[in-house]
Amino acid sequence: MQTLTLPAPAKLNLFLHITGRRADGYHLLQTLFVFLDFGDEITLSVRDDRVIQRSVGAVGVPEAADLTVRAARLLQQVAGCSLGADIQVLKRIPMGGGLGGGSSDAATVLLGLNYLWRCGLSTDELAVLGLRLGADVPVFVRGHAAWAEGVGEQLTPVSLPDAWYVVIHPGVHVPTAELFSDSGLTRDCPPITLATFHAGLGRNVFQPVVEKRYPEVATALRWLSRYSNAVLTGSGSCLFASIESKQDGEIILQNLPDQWFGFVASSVNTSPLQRKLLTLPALHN
Ligand SMILES: C[C@](O)(CO)[C@H](O)COP(=O)(O)OP(=O)(O)OC[C@H]1O[C@@H](n2ccc(N)nc2=O)[C@H](O)[C@@H]1O
Ligand SMILES: Nc1ncnc2c1ncn2[C@@H]1O[C@H](COP(=O)(O)OP(=O)(O)OP(=O)(O)O)[C@@H](O)[C@H]1O
Repeated sequence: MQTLTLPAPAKLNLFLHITGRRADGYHLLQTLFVFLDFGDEITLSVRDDRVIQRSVGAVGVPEAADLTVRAARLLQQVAGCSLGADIQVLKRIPMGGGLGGGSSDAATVLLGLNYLWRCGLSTDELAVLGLRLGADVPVFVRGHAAWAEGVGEQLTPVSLPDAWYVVIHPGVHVPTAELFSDSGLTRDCPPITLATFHAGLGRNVFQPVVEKRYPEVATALRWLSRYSNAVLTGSGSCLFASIESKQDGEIILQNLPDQWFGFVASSVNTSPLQRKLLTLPALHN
């Protein structure tokens, strides 16, 4: 099989605390990642001339900076692969929204090309490679809902009940690096456990900072809070709220102001990418 279309799901951070900082400036986090059954779609076609090119991609992201292209080049180099790839990215996940779109796209390319190119790298090796592309990439490589520590790479798989969420993008692009450098950010959260999270402890420390910097996010938070408890994912700008049913979410979206984008999705413990990979036949050299 020389062409493969694979999902690249979005993630939510159900809470996000910063517990400290590493010597290199990166922040130590505690967070809970779940995947959504909503995401981008990536089509990979093998080339026999070593060339890696993106024929369709995210608007405004230059080809060389695209995390899909960077992931493919990194794998090609590390695995010493003489094949190339044509990459098509169908974007659905809003960019700069805290839904991890770029990271998920990168993980899908790493796993997809590891399969198509028959590189034979293990999941552990791919997660290490992924971390070189971004702190959020390893969870998408491993593909299981997880309690995360470190910079997000120390992952303990968890199984949570599937839940419906309404997700709102308030039309604002929040640059992650800028938020991590905000002096108002709480960086000394006492460590918590999954049990204390379930007992109601846990918030997103970026939320007050993002609300202050981006009034549109604050307005959207107030709007969504009318229906259910609204929370920021990642470093924003997207907000989510847990709802009882898909239909409840669709009713909320009927009232969504025109300038915002929203969707309803279910959380899943196993990423749609993992589920798809498990159905593929083994390829032999
Ligand atoms: C906010 C989260 O989305 C939560 O899942 C992630 O921590 C961010 O992960 P990401 O987008 O993959 O972030 P990266 O591309 O690795 O880092 C972007 C920038 O954010 C800052 N950064 C990121 C992660 C982290 N634990 N500490 C940081 O200080 C660094 O300045 C870095 O240069
Ligand atoms: N394939 C890609 N898809 C989206 N963004 C990409 C991609 N490749 C590179 N980028 C760059 O990454 C930036 C962040 O995009 P992304 O959608 O991953 O943000 P995010 O969801 O806030 O990420 P996170 O939750 O990991 O902080 C974009 O503004 C864009 O410049």
